[in-house]
Amino acid sequence: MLAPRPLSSGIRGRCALITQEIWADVLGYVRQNISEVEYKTWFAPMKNMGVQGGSLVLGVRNSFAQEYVRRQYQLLLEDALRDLGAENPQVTFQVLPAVQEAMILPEDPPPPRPGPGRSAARPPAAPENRKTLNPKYTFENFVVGPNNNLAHAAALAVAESPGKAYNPLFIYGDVGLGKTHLMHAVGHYMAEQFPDKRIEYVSTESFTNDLINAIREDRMTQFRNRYRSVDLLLVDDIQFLAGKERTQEEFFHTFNALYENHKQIILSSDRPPKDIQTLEGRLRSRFEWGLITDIQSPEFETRVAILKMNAEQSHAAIPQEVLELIARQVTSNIRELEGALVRVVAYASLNNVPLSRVVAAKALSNVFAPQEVKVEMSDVLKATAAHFGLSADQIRGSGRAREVVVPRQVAMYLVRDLTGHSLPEIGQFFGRDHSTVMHAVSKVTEQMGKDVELTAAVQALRGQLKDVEDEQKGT
Ligand SMILES: Nc1ncnc2c1ncn2[C@@H]1O[C@H](COP(=O)(O)OP(=O)(O)OP(=O)(O)O)[C@@H](O)[C@H]1O
Repeated sequence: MLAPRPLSSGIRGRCALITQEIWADVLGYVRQNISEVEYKTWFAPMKNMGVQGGSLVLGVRNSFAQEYVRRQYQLLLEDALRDLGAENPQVTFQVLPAVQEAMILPEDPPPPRPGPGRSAARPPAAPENRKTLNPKYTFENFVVGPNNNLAHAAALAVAESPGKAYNPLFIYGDVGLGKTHLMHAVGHYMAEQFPDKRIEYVSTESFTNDLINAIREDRMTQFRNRYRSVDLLLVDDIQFLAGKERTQEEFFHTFNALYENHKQIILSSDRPPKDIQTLEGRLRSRFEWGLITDIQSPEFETRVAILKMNAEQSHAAIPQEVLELIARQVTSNIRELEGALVRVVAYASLNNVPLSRVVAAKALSNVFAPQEVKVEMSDVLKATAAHFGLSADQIRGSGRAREVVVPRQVAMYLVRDLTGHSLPEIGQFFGRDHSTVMHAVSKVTEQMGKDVELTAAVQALRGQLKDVEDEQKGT
């Protein structure tokens, strides 16, 4: 440990890197105070960006991570700096630009201080033992909310102490709520921590098919070796064991073999063990030996956070109001929520229109019950600006060139036509008085049908903005 010193000692200028030694000490302090899973998930990918304006700036991958580490670890990091002699430590978190992120390799973590269950070995980048796992389903990509925090905590505990914390871990919940994601997250974590451990992920359906084939082809020894020699067995949709006597029998022995050898088992299901009909009593009771935890439907804020993380991962800049609209539309299944986001982004880019609430509602209206979306003045402004290749500020600004005046008049005309706002309200929005709006409306009305370009623009914009409302009214 270095001798305590002020955080900013030796630092000149507005921004300076704190030395790697100090950063290593900060990480060392943090690591003593949190679990290995938390450390690997949140601190290994963090980037020391130096001190700016007296605050240590740390780079994180996305805004979800930013919010999470701020809430969970800011005080701990400030303590770490205080421990190193900083008098008034401050820490801020910054989302790293995508390109920079790609170039950042996780900082080599400092060697952990001796302690139970700590592994000093640095895992290889892509261990072989996780090839059946979906690379996206990691703890880092899992948004924690009130609906899933218990399941998440249990999964973290199991990842930290496989075979010891809760065995089996039984996760249940409705379709598309993240059961598979959490199971894989444990698998990834374990694969990184212990590259030599064997991890097997299998759906109950594949397990059954494997068994049928093994029986038919006289390969039962091979089948048993496969499933009974693993360190972590993840079995999805265990409710499908119901009514399959031979599979239940075989699974019973697999379970016992693993359990007796302290190997970790994680099961997922759409219902708790007691509700799985025609499941043998001895299996049901075994499923209840460890911990049973459920995942509920996410509430609004969690849905928005999931969408935000998805948007950032695909490097799409999506306005908050659009994310909120989607989150209001899809309320239970997260797979559908993600599908809705993809649909909205594709729709906007295929039609070459800027993403707005109105566009999003339109993109989703064929698939989901249409949502009531009132066209707002800002929707008209954005759409009109995009149509004419101008910025919203130019339209609202004081420019008097025809290229700006005509679009401004079109925007005022459409606001008057499509929203319920009064002339003075529209005037205020555009920074003009009501008589200017009145003039714009009569000017555009007069030109309609005469000026071909202007008529086409008004019709295209009205179509873009109005269709959703019409569809909602069933016209
Ligand atoms: N909390 C979460 N944070 C981020 N993404 C999530 C979260 N929960 C679910 N997802 C995403 O939602 C999708 C569906 O999740 P998953 O396949 O794990 O659901 P499931 O409960 O196993 O569904 P099924 O019952 O159909 O097997 C995945 O793309 C997953 O990454």
